[in-house]
Amino acid sequence: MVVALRQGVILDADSLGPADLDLSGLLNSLPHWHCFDSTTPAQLSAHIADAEVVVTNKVVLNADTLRRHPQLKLICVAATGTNNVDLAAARAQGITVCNVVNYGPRSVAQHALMLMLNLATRAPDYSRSATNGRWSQSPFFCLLDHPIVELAGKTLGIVGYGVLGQQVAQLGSALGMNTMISARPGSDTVPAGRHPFDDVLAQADVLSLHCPLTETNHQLINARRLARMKPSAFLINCARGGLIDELALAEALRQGRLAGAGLDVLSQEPPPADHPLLASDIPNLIITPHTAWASREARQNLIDILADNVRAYLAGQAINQVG
Ligand SMILES: NC(=O)c1ccc[n+]([C@@H]2O[C@H](COP(=O)([O-])OP(=O)(O)OC[C@H]3O[C@@H](n4cnc5c(N)ncnc54)[C@H](O)[C@@H]3O)[C@@H](O)[C@H]2O)c1
Ligand SMILES: O=C(O)[C@H](O)CO
Repeated sequence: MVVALRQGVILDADSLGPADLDLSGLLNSLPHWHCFDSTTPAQLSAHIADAEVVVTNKVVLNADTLRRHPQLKLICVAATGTNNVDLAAARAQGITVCNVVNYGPRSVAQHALMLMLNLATRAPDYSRSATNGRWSQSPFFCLLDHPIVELAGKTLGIVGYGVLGQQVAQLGSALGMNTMISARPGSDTVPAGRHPFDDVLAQADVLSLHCPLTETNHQLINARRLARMKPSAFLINCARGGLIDELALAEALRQGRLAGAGLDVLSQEPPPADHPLLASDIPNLIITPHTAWASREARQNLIDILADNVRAYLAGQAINQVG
């Protein structure tokens, strides 16, 4: 059944980097769009007051907000991760929620690989030494201040073997890494081709997280699990910051109980200046500001799939539904 909707809002358009994108497909999908650069919690009610369709990248839509806006019909999350929307509340209210899957696997996987390579080669430290005068003072031709390891032959543990986990595993294999795919943590059964989560923790030289953040896996990587990892291992997180107990990770890195971490995501974004992982005394920690998804190619794909999501819903055949 065709659905006639007129009013849509985009709540945080600036977070999509719209300047270099073609938004016409999305903007033509409904008669009226109101495009807000950003939306604070205080502005949210006013911004969605007349909307039937809401596009949100990271603006939080909780149960209380949804309850106060019974006119909402469709929420399009402009991302794969949907942890900013109360899916159960949306379902109870009959609001359809769609996300965007498979828009940037190359972008995210190259980012995860970049983090691994930077940790293995200590490129950030050596680059700093090249420009801060330390190399010029070296008594010989190179510097050997930091240990360099080869990824080839090492074990790459993957937690979350969906679109991104598979793409990262493929790049790891191209480097000669042996892939170990984790079964769901806490699961009693281990599907063929998977390994118990605890075994992956203990055997991985690089552990890369690619599962969604849900209530059950909040702080999946906690102090106890960090202690099970090899002290020589690297932890990569391009999924969601809430998967890691960040205080425990900071301490494990400081105490040399983990060799390094590469994080694209933190539990609070943007992080406060005193976030525990932004301290300057943590060794071999690389943090990027949630940019893994953000190649131009991936962002354009994302906009095009968002438009498909709106059009499919209006045609009465919703796609990419979650929850
Ligand atoms: N940093 C970034 O820029 C960026 C970009 C895209 C996606 N992400 C994050 O990456 C996540 C994964 O994206 P995707 O495209 O691969 O999604 P996906 O849905 O294709 O894959 C997720 C996989 O995780 C599995 N899974 C679910 N819960 C699990 C658990 N508790 N333990 C282990 N596996 C579990 C699912 O079965 C699925 O196979 C997203 O949810 C999002 O949070 C981050
Ligand atoms: O979930 C996603 O798609 C990324 O985190 C970018 O928002």
